[in-house]
Amino acid sequence: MEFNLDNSVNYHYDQFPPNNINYDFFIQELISATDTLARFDQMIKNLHNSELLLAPLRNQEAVLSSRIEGTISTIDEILQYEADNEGGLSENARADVIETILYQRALKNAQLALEEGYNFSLSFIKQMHQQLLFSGRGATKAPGEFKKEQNFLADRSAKKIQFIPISPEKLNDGLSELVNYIENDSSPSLIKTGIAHIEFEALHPFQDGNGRIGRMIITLLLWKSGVLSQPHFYISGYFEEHKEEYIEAMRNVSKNNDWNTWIKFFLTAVQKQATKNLEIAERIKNLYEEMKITFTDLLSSKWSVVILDFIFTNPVFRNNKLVSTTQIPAATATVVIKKLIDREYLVQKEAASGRRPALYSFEPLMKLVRV
Ligand SMILES: Nc1ncnc2c1ncn2[C@@H]1O[C@H](COP(=O)(O)OP(=O)(O)OP(=O)(O)O)[C@@H](O)[C@H]1O
Repeated sequence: MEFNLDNSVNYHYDQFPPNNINYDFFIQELISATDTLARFDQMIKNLHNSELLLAPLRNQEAVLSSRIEGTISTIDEILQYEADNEGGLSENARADVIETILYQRALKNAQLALEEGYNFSLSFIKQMHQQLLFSGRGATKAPGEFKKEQNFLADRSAKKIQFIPISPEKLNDGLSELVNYIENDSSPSLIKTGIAHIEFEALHPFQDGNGRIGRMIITLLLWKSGVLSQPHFYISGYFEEHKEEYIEAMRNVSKNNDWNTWIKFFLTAVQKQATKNLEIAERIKNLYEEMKITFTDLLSSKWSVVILDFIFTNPVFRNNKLVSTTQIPAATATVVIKKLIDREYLVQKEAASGRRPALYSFEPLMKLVRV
């Protein structure tokens, strides 16, 4: 296929790290982003069972970050897949669902590894990439390996090349510069993280998966630099909603050496998305407190909080998993599910068929997390 190079932009050779940063241009955004992120982080810190909140946010991130690249799946599909596969991989699911599941798992594994003390390095990034492209469409695109051939960002339908990342011959030097910048530059961490994201994207070190890995790195860098006390914060919702502005701001870095507009856009994204993350986390927390009282009254069972925690962690589930995970008697599970369906807290998504148990969805939580 012939591609047109007329409007293409080249990697900004010899312009990294930038030397024209103008703090006056985005100081207000820097203050707001710093403040909002700190409030979000404080809230996560105060939770006794943070995975209850973090799992839905991580699933949203996987869906939205993959959606930026045209991979379409829903939270319902992702949770149903998890309900049916328990950490395994199924050949039968849609390719887009598998790709999103791999994103969610690669991100979770990276977060756990860093929390356990692994070093954030280029080989760590390669391992994340290996997991992201472990199976399905990505498996043929050199998982875990840096590019050996020149790659391009193109509008395939218009047959136009839009951006030509750094050449494979210069990639090692470019990555060393980036690592050196991350480790030694003294700019505020939020600014550094924004600059590191665009630089990673402009290098486009892998054949495929660069957008997704680059967005995972944002969270990990904010955590590594101490801005976040846990590696959990998700930005892709804003990028997805403002996709044209996101791409245009990146393009202008290489085209016009305009780092300041990119930084302003990035800081606005952090501030807006931290506000949203905070709102969702607060709504989930309030729902949990409300349901604790409701479940205790409605179920009149010593198991009510165990059941509640199971349902919050697995808002789409088959009833055999409720029994096996919580160890409640099967007869109790049947009564509980009937009561929750009668009150419309649970919706049956699939009836039992043959040896396959029924599938349920906990709608009050699903309504909060669907994107
Ligand atoms: N002009 C640009 N300069 C730098 N990065 C860009 C530019 N335009 C787009 N990007 C980044 O490249 C990503 C898309 O890259 P590409 O279409 O090659 O996908 P990929 O490498 O297959 O990775 P993924 O599928 O995860 O995005 C965008 O999400 C954005 O982060």
